[in-house]
Amino acid sequence: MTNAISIGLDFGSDSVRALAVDCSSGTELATEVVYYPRWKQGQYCVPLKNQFRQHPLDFIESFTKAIQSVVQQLGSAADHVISIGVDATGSSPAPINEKGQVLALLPEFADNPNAMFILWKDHTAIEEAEAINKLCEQPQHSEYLKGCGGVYSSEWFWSKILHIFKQDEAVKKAAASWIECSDWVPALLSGTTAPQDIKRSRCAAGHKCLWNEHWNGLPSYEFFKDLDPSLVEELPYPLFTDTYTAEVPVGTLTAEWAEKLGLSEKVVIAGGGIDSHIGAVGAAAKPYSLVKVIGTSTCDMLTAEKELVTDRFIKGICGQVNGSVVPGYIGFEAGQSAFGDIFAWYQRLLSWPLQQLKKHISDPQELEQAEKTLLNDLAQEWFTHIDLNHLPIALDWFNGRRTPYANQRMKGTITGMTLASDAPTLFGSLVVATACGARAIMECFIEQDIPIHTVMAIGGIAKKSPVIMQVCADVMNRPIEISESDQCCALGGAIFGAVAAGLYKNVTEAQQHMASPIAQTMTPDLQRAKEYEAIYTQYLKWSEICEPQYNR
Ligand SMILES: Nc1ncnc2c1ncn2[C@@H]1O[C@H](COP(=O)(O)OP(=O)(O)O)[C@@H](O)[C@H]1O
Ligand SMILES: O=C(CO)[C@@H](O)[C@@H](O)COP(=O)(O)O
Repeated sequence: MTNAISIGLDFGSDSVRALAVDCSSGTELATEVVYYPRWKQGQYCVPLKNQFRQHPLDFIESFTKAIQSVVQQLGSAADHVISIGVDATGSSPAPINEKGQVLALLPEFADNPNAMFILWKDHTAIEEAEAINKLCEQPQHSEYLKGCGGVYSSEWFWSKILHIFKQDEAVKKAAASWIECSDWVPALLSGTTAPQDIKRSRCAAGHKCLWNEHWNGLPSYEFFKDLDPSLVEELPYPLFTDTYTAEVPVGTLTAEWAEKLGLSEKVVIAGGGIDSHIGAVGAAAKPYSLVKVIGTSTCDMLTAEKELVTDRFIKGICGQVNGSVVPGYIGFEAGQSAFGDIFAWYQRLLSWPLQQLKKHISDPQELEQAEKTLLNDLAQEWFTHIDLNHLPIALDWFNGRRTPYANQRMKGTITGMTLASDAPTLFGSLVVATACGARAIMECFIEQDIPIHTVMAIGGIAKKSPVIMQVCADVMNRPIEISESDQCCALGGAIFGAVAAGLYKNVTEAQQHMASPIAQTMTPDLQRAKEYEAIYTQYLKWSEICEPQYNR
């Protein structure tokens, strides 16, 4: 007999992943990955300006293909699909009209990057984030930053809206509201996109939009008016009031989507959530497990009991919200703005001569293969001849700093190079820098009496690079548990779907049946851990020295 099936839909930075999961056993039955076509060609992005925009059609076309493929793989078992749970990157908001259409779906805005989703890593709104932080220095607005570690980021909702309002009068006039990608997809699938119908997720609203129970929702009317009057003149105030945890259903599949996807109209659509939060649930996170989602960037998720947190706000992290990861617990988020992106940068740098060579040879296949294995080859070469006494010290702020104490003006630094610093050594110094950044996050929690009992890792790099994971274990001096599933975020989406459909009474119960087991635990090497203590001290010293240089 076929068991109930839940589909998790995970919108990453480059691709969307659909995963069909058996709700009784957690067995992954079918999966598909589809890369966003316009994004892949670099459309609407200007990396030099840190502008990264994503067209809504990229998402619609890609998730349609991904689900259709999963449904096809399931065959007749597709009749047993009971739910879809969605997660996406965040804060990745877009402007919508009064029907809930993202403006870039209208002919007059079709090629306007300001009318699209502004991807989390778009840092065009640095000045606007600074304006928000400055405004919060005023006593009447001072509490609003408490829930986000004390600093509002240019990666987040209001910074981005304010930036577009300043840049683009037409978008400002046409936008009836703004929506996070993780809220928009469930709304689209369930036909609830009109601003008054949208069920905003606790997760995105709390971590990115300054929504908090402590001040009964969004900041005051005066806050937005003081920030920029157009925020209350052009948009309704408040933009929304209520928020919902992701196990609360937003509706069922519309007839149109049911037909297009080959699923029943009875399929329940769970509330959306941010990828890393939902991923922590997929990884079977328990209270005080630090779940590191390690990919392009890192998100570090932690849950704690309300009784332990009491009325404290933890400083220097990216956010703290009641119910954002697991309903009933305080969810914390921290992270690094670049992790895998730093290795991708180094790969591009070293591949430049290969690219030139490719133009002059008839069969570039071997070179392409060399490029593909470059990162693991560098890692292996460095680790085989590891020499921590002669390691250049690097800072991992290549895309700004998220945690501790967000500051997107920070930049990457490499110090202490000599004529002996070869390519594997420099790669090693970047790996150690990212591991030191990871340790700084852990220390930030512990120093403020939020204990960390276990460290877990999910995401692309957790599975793809044993060397990087070993270095993290050594530098953090903690065992790191690596989840078996390659798709913890989509799996978490499927778990929320199963609860939304009423199959389980809560997330914890659903996790017991469906969450990923641990594949492997990386144990710290005691000798190296000792040597890394000294390196971590140097990392902190260089952080102190460099910060004022970039802070202008
Ligand atoms: N073997 C590797 N060593 C180091 N970095 C890697 C390796 N494989 C992939 N990466 C980096 O990991 C990132 C992709 O992570 P992944 O979790 O798969 O995607 P996403 O972050 O989009 O969800 C890219 O930045 C890539 O450069
Ligand atoms: O910033 C957040 C969450 O706050 C993530 O959505 C963002 O880091 C997504 O990164 P990945 O592409 O999954 O590495």
